[in-house]
Amino acid sequence: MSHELLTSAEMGEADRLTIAAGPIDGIGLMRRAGQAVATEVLSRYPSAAHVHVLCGPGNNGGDGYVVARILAGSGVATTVWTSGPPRPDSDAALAAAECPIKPRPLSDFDAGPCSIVVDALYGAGLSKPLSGEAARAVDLAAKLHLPVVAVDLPSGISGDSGKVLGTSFSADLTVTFARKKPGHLLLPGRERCGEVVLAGIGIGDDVIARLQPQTFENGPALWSRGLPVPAVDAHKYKRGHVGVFSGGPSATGAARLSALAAARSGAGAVTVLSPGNAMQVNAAHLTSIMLRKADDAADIEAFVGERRLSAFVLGPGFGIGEKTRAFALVLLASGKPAAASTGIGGLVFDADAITSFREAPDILFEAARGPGAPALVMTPHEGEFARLFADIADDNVSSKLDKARAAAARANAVIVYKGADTVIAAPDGRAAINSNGAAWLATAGSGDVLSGITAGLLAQGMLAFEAACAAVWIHAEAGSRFGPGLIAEDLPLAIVPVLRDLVAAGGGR
Ligand SMILES: NC(=O)C1=CN([C@@H]2O[C@H](COP(=O)(O)OP(=O)(O)OC[C@H]3O[C@@H](n4cnc5c(N)ncnc54)[C@H](O)[C@@H]3O)[C@@H](O)[C@H]2O)[C@@H](O)CC1
Ligand SMILES: [K+]
Repeated sequence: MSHELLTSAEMGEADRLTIAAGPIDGIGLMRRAGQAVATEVLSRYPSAAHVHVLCGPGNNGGDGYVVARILAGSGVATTVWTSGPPRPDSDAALAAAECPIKPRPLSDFDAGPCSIVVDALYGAGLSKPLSGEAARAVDLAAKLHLPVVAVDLPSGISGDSGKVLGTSFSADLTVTFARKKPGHLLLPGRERCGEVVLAGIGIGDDVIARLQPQTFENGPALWSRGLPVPAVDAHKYKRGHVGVFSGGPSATGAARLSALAAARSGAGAVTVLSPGNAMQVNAAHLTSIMLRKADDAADIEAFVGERRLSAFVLGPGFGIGEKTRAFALVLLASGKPAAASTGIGGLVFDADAITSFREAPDILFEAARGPGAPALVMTPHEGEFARLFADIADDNVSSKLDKARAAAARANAVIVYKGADTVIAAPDGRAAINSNGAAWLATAGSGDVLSGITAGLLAQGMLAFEAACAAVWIHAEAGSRFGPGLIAEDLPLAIVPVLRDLVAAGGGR
């Protein structure tokens, strides 16, 4: 398992526990870290004329001295530029003492053609914006188009938030240790890291497990065991039933996209719940998807009462206002405990269902905490997120990860905070960052499909956090594989090969 992400505090603790348990000591970890970086530099840049290793005053710089020593020992022309000597008696001071190259001041840093930079200025200990000679080095490396290999993180990127503090290197390659950090996946950090290589330095899985990390890189390792695969005795209602609410006669497409996606993701039956005046429009476009009138709360209650329903999608194309709020509250009040086989396994509120509560979000949050309320997944993009969680959105210090977590706790819902670095957060504190998306997914109706996949998985009994994570990854994977020309209509079918591969790889067992 290496899908956990570690904060800088957790990484420091992992180092500490490893050193305390022995036999590896601090300089031992540092030598392994530096060796891993040097190996990447040698194999990827065999014809570099000169390697410039920039070393900061902390342990990140210590890794740099190890890199410089190994490169010089391999016959590579190497210069060390330092922003200040390591603290006496530190591991970095030991590494510097082992390095045969006399460091030059970073303020004099310059480089000729065919050079590369190893950035070992600051890593997990970055505590303030880059300035002065470090900022000048960043500018010069960019101006000279020098390839940059970052040690742990590009200097200037916060490992916890992915934010740029002042300025930062834009690396071609980042070599990090033991586990990735949130800043490798959150934007803009992800873009500045280039390719991220994870190197083992002797920190055991048992040490990581003791830390009980709550943040993960989203991927099949996180949820594939819960992926629904039909049992031998499956019939359509055992495979879950999804109800998708349609908008009025001129806004029905979003619900149908969601419904198709729910069906493709394996729900045994899907019903579009349509206003009476949009029945004809919907009927003209549906085949395997069923259709039923739902004009008011009584219609919903009747439907819930007579069907083995499992999940609902409310929001796409539905319209903003009182009716939306009423439907949302009826759904939240009508659930039985998620574990009951005839109850509602989960609700997905997107788009207009989110925006409808902008004036009174607490009513929604309270309902989501009601006894027996079904599990709720909400899928806001940035604008919708700010409507429901204005104060959280306005906080300029918190990361997207912090914000999604805070919102999930407040709303008692799984929050899928969408974007190029979608964060999925659960009320219990778990969170995952998604990174397999592609810009092709930024197309009208794409979010409706995501809601449908999520509901399809919920209806088949997947737990809310896992279902949301799986839906986000499957949706992104389908879009990335499809590539140019993608429109939302393509997505429900495009998830099929992704699901096939997941099942073939043993998902669901
Ligand atoms: N034993 C360990 O703890 C290991 C640590 N490792 C390396 O150690 C790094 C973390 O080391 P540290 O905690 O020493 O932190 P860093 O080396 O990232 O930086 C800490 C030092 O830089 C100063 N500083 C931070 N931001 C600055 C800025 N913008 N301008 C000027 N000075 C600034 C701090 O005051 C402090 O002196 C990791 O990123 C990793 O590369 C690896 O060697 C593996 C083992
Ligand atoms: K660095």
